[in-house]
Amino acid sequence: MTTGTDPVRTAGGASEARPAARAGLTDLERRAAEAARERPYGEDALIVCDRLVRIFSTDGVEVQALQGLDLLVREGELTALVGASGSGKSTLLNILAGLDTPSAGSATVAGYDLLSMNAKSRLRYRRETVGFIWQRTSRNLLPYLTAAQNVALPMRLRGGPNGERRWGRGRAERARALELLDLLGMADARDRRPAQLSGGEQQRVAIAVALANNPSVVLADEPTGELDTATAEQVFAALRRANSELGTTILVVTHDDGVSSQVSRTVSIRDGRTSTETLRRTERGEGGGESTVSREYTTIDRSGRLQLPPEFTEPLSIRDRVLLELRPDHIEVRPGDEAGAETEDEGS
Ligand SMILES: Nc1ncnc2c1ncn2[C@@H]1O[C@H](COP(=O)(O)OP(=O)(O)OP(=O)(O)O)[C@@H](O)[C@H]1O
Repeated sequence: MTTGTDPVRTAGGASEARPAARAGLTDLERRAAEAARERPYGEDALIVCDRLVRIFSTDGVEVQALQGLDLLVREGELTALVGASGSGKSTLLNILAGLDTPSAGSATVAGYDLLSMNAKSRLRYRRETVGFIWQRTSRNLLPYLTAAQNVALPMRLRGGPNGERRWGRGRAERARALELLDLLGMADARDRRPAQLSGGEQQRVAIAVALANNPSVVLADEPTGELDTATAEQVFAALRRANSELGTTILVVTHDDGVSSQVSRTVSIRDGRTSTETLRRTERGEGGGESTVSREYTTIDRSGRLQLPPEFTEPLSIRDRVLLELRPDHIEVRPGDEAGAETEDEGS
């Protein structure tokens, strides 16, 4: 039995609250239920992943790369997705890129349902709605084209409203290519081929290529994986610039934990599910000075599941089960096998 003077509702549903406190809890529950009814999941988000599952079967062995992953990304956000090797980052990105389809769950990006797209809308989605930056610089740029020609190419391939080739637009395309290169600090490199650029410069040109058709979302898979720290920071600065100047929503996958100092939102994936989220924002102090505050949150999925980090569970020897207690403004999580719990119950 739980002791103490606060009103408590245990996870099993037994309520020991005094009438006034109980009314408060009932009111909280009613308001939460109303809020859940009123707002469909992810209605204001540009990327919505709802209980996404991806199972790979090779040689009779099944691997659950995504195990019911929920993720919302709102328009205009610059989000980093971090996680250990094998946590499912690339699997998720391939689904969002329209290169792979999930085994179950749902995924929508800018109104495109990624599970039910036909070949025609998939092509359109990949040409107009998403832009990509891959880890291997050679995958992003054609070696025989200059930087400006590489950026202009997606505009040429996009064609007219019905996919037809649009001739005579070369000048407008080149002007936009130069504008984008300028925005990313690469104007001087316009007439150079990839082999004449450093790895970091190639990735900045790749960002311009990804932005060429003014996509709603840019997806980047380890864009700084082959770069040293200083060069990686320049690439992140270019991504931030594209995000703030053009308002493009950007999702970057990386295994580098240090990325949370480069972006305002970092979501971490563990075992095919989102586990924690770090939000970083700039606050102005009373003296007018600015400071950066970052806070880590544990994510809670659509079914109410959350992952307790080992740094919290190990010192308390938490395993198998826990006791949950609902307080008016928080939930308590306590070891489920605490010594004496049964004796206390029996004596009450
Ligand atoms: N095509 C595939 N066939 C079989 N298993 C796969 C396939 N692709 C990924 N997996 C498995 O799914 C899990 C998640 O892989 P994924 O590549 O998404 O992880 P990741 O977080 O991107 O890792 P890394 O940082 O090493 O790229 C891994 O166990 C991987 O072995």
